[in-house]
Order: sequence, then structure tokens, then C-alpha cells
Amino acid sequence: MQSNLNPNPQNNLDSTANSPQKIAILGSGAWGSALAGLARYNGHQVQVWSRSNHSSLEEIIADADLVLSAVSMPGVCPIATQIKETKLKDNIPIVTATKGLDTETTYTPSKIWSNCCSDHPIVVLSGPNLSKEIEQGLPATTVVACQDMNAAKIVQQLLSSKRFRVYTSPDPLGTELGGTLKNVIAIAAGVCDGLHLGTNAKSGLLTRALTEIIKIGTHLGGQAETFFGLSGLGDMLATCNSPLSRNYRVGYGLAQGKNLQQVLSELGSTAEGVNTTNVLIEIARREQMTVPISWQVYQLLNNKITPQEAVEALMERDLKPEFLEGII
Ligand SMILES: NC(=O)C1=CN([C@@H]2O[C@H](COP(=O)(O)OP(=O)(O)OC[C@H]3O[C@@H](n4cnc5c(N)ncnc54)[C@H](OP(=O)(O)O)[C@@H]3O)[C@@H](O)[C@H]2O)C=CC1
Ligand SMILES: O=C(CO)COP(=O)(O)O
Repeated sequence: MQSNLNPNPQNNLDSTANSPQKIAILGSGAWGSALAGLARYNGHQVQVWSRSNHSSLEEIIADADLVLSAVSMPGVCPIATQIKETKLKDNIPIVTATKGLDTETTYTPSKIWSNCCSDHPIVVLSGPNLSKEIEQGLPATTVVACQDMNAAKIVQQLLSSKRFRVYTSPDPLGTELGGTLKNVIAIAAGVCDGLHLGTNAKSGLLTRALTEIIKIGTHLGGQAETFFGLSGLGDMLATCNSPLSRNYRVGYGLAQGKNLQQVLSELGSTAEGVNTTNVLIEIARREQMTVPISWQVYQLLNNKITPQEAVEALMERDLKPEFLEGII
């Protein structure tokens, strides 16, 4: 499955280093718009599709050299299914930048894309990428991961610039799960800060959360080292410490005594962690895994406990060694 694009052009980070390509971006929300800005900065010809576009999805992707999906989770399955029936240029990479889990199937976005577009390499893009900072032109890093490293390198070259440093990885599932599962933890971090529990509590929460993410992520097939990288720990640090994170703001609002509906309507934007928590608990039940922090977030989001009760429940768990098996 060889793409026509050159994966190894001169390693020059000047934005003119790559020949301009046609890039179709699906989703004109915060992330789709920021990614479109990065692609335009590199001189690419960018077309953005959203449900309110005049042009059809088919028209926009027909002659694209790269398709980049940045829709939120509810859009992934319908759009991937529509694209399955559409003619794309042969073998072009499809990049998925969504951080969520499908409610119906519990699948990750890349699994849905792979099922629908098996003739194309599916590349996961994930990292500490708060879109508002990227829109301001501040420097950021990310990871593009694919089993087909040639495809990952093509996307790396197309999107890398002086303001966006892109790393490759051969672990798409781990890369995707890191960015997805940390949204649950960002809600917990928002609660921690909203309750003013202090730096010791926050450090303890994030460290134990990383262990929890690695436990789930490796069980589901990700590689442990990926979770210590940009798409795991890196993204956790960004979203768990920034009020720019919508998931963090959900937790913060709940800690202030607001109810979930109120917090979400004030947010007016996607917070994938809410749905991801529900799907994650379904997976944990199915796989018989203990996920203490995610479980408290789940109870809180589903109005079964108060933020204070969630803290108490975590502090009063059975005592045990820090590491039960190896590093986790
Ligand atoms: N914002 C950020 O900083 C980052 C976000 N992400 C991830 O990117 C994804 C999108 O987030 P973001 O752009 O911030 O969210 P927004 O709320 O800003 O935008 C949501 C986007 O998803 C599209 N969408 C939602 N539901 C559907 C549907 N049923 N069918 C088709 N399209 C749909 C919307 O399309 P329409 O315009 O047609 O309404 C819109 O483009 C999320 O998974 C998020 O976790 C990842 C990294 C950074
Ligand atoms: O994933 C993100 C940054 O990497 C965006 O986080 P929020 O969806 O919580 O805003």
C-alpha cells in the first residue's frame, strides 16, 4: 500500500519544504480549524468540510492527497461509513484526530476508520494540542502513529513546521488511547483543582491516573512506553493543568456545585471525556478490570456521588503496594 507522496523529503522545517498537497479536513470545530491553519501555514491547499458546507463531502475528498478527520466522536461512524462508499485517490492516508470511544461498539475512531476504509493507511494524530494555543501560533508537539511507518512519515512531513513538531510512532492504538483516556483524568483533575485540594493531592492523582491509563491501555493492546510519551503523559499534563481544556472545565464546574447539564451548556463545545467515561466503565466491566479513578469520575458524572465523596472514596481504598506487577 504505497502512497504516491514522498515520505522522506529534505528534513527542512521551513514551511515551504514540502510540495503543496490537497488536504481535506473533516470538521470545522475548534480542532479542525486549528489543523487547517497548520496545514495552510505549510502552503497546502486546504478544504474544510462540515455539515453546514455547501460542497458535499464527496466533492471535498474526491481529489484530496490526504484526508484528516477532526470531528467529535458522534460524527466518526456516519462519516467513515459515507466515505466507504466514496471514491478516494488510491492509498492516500486518512488521519484521525478524534479523541473518544464509540458508544455503540466501544471502538476507537481508528478502528472504525480501518473497518470502513481498509485500503487506506489509517494514521492517528494525538498529543498535547490545546487548539486555542495552536491558533495563537504557540509551539506545540504531536505524534502521528501508524502500523505503516511510510504513511506516518508522509503525514509527519506534511504537517511539521517551526510551530508544530510532529513525531512518528508505530503504535496507533496506544497513541489513540493515551489521548482518549486522559480526558477522563482531566475531569478528575478539574475536580481536584475546583475543590482546592492542593499540589500534593493533584500530583498523587495524576501519578496514580497514569498507572491506571497504562493498565487499561496495555490491556487493550497499546504499548506501555507510548503512554509515557507525548500522546499519554504529555497530553495528560496539558489537559489536567489548563483551564483551556474543556474536560478539565467539566470537573472544575462540578466541584463548584454545578450540575453536569449546566456545566455542558456553559461550555458550549465538545467534552469527549463525559461519553468516554461511560464507555470506559463498560469496557472495564467487560474486561473485569479495576479502574478506581475512572470509576469515581463515572459515579460523579452520573450523579451518584458528590465530588467530596469521590475524594473520600479514593483516599479510603484498601491499602496496597504502589506497584503490584512490574511498573504498574
Ligand atoms: N479542541 C482541541 O483542543 C482538541 C480537540 N481534539 C478532539 O477533536 C475532536 C473534535 O473536537 P473539537 O473540534 O474541539 O470540538 P468542537 O465542539 O469544536 O467541534 C465538533 C466538530 O465535530 C463535528 N461533529 C459533531 N457531531 C457530528 C456528527 N454527528 N456528524 C458530523 N460531524 C459532527 C462538528 O461538525 P459541524 O461543524 O458540522 O457541527 C464539529 O466540526 C474531539 O474528539 C476532541 O477530543 C483533539 C485535540 C485537540
Ligand atoms: O485534547 C485536547 C488537548 O490535547 C483538548 O482537550 P479538551 O477536549 O479537554 O479541551
